[in-house]
Amino acid sequence: MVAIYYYEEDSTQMTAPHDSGKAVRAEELRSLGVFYDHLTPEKVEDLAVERHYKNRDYITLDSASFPGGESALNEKLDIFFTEHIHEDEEIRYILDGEGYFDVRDGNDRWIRARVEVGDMLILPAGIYHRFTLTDKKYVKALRLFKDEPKWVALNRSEETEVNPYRKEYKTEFKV
Ligand SMILES: CSCCC(=O)/C(O)=C/O
Ligand SMILES: [Fe+2]
Repeated sequence: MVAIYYYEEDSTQMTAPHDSGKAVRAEELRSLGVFYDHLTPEKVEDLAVERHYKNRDYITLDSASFPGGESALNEKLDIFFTEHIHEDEEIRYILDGEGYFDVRDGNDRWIRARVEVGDMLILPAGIYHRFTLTDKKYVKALRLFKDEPKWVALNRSEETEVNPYRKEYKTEFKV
């Protein structure tokens, strides 16, 4: 089951919990446009239809099986953990293992959701976020895409500040 809390910056590695001890309620996440639920795979399918998702892929992040081995996995994790936005909404559903999604709140603080099997997050287009594994270093997830099954991340920069999807997100959620 998910744990949601404010992230605490410290000197531990990125797969550590970084738990500040300040819990965040799912309703607070909703005010940022982020939806969390614990669902069966069947319910995720219903949601995908309701929200007009057309494509999907499955991703496994695991040092034992990742193509190219541990160094390739670490490169991928560096990409996922670099703060970014997407220009489309994304659904992520955890099929096995666990991971951390971090999203920025309206004061630019990180909120961390520790997700495991059956947890689902919907992240709106334009929200700054990132992902990493826990110390177990293993996750299998279903990724749903509204259109093309491609993963394009725009790393936070002066350009993303004026990106139309970012601006729309800021207007809609008043952040
Ligand atoms: C467990 S899903 C992998 C990470 C990802 O797809 C994403 O969008 C991170 O921001
Ligand atoms: Fe992302």
